[in-house]
Amino acid sequence: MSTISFAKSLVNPALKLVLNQSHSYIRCTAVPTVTPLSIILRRHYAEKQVFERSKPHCNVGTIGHVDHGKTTLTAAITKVLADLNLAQKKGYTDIDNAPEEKARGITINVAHVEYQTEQRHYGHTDCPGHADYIKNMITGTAQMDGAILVVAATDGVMPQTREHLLLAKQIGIQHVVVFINKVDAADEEMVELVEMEIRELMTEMGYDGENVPVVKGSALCALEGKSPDIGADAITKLLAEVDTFIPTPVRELDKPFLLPVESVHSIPGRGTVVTGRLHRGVLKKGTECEIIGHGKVMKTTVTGVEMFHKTLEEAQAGDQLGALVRSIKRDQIRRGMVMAKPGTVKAHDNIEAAVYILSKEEGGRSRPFTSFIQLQMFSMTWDCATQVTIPDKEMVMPGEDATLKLRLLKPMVCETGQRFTLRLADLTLGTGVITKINSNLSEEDRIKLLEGKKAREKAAAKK
Ligand SMILES: Nc1nc2c(ncn2[C@@H]2O[C@H](COP(=O)(O)OP(=O)(O)OP(=O)(O)O)[C@@H](O)[C@H]2O)c(=O)[nH]1
Ligand SMILES: [Mg+2]
Repeated sequence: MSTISFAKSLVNPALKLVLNQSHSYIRCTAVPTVTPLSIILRRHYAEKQVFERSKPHCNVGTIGHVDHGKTTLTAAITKVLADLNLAQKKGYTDIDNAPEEKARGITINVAHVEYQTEQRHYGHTDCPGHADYIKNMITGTAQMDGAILVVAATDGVMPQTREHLLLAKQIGIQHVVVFINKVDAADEEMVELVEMEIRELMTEMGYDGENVPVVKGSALCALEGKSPDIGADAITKLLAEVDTFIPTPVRELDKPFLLPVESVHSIPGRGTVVTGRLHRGVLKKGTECEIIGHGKVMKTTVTGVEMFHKTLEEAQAGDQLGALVRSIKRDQIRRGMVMAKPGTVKAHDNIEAAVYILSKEEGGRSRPFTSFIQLQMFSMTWDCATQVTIPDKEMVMPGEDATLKLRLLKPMVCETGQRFTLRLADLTLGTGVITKINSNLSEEDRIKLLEGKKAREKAAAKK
């Protein structure tokens, strides 16, 4: 094999097996020295190891008050794991100068760091500022299966510690591991007090505060390779807790199937075909299903699954497919309905959500809004007129986040953790995540809601 093709083979893994074993030394054209092949290969595999995907994957992130050491901890984790050849070391500034990302028109500064332990492969999110954390958690730019709450021993619980933890709980992050940082700068008594304070806060927020893992250490010492007992060893302890306490998420494929309906066709001689992208699970011919939404619930059976006009045995999450359904007419199904395993989803019209309202620069509107504004809510393939109330403040300003109560004019399929956008005419007002499902509106409430809508429409027509 020539030097050039060998060099290529290092870049292209498909070629690496073509390596001619008789070449125990390689002469590089760029650097006129002889490098032993074993060294080249060792370097090559050390680099490759980081990107291996054979281990289960889990997404985590650091959360916590400003300056408590989230970025230092992220850098320290990569350093400790890089020493074991399980990560590429990322410096503090590599992480803190994260490029901007756009999600639904919202700009978020977010660093995605990658590393692995012996057990798992991790994607790790760190944001440079409070606003970025809030936006990231609401829009799910990098969804977290679990979080590492960083609290500085020198400060204890601070306002953003509470705020991030509350939001984590609301959006369904069930597992949080605590890292008490900066123990190098606080005395033992202080560290103990802070631990008690955090356990209490966790309980107050609905977590199991008594049993939550709390690791104490110093991210800065770990990063600088000092005092291993509170430095590198504490990071290793933290990672062991993350490995065991945060469960590997259930793969989308293993969940009950759900297909948001995009369109419906009638094929002569075959019947009704529903198309859409399979959101989760697998779908096979013969599967029983429910079609829900726009005020209807229908039961049927899938009699065939097709992709690109070819029949297939089963479609998997992520596939764009067509599903033939038994004994249902085309006009009984509409875009926005959801086809799912019977009993797994329901339509709701009374929900609560954490919402981020876009600033004018992000494409939102320039004015705040108050309770009883009517917006159009978009989620999966449905959209529905929705009345908004703000339970804990007068108004919501552009660029702010808020808890909102949403009353849909028609029950549509909703689940906690489901993301959506709110629009007013052709403007995206905000984006959010469903945090709570309340019992459906009574008939009386629904009539009031519809009457309110009619009255507003009349007033608008008069104007
Ligand atoms: N003494 C001490 N200082 C630390 C430790 N960890 C971080 N710091 C310092 O605390 C300051 C803030 O650390 P960061 O990692 O930037 O904190 P952060 O939580 O990412 O801050 P924001 O992203 O601005 O919210 C820096 O000056 C760090 O050097 C530690 O273990 N001990
Ligand atoms: Mg930071």
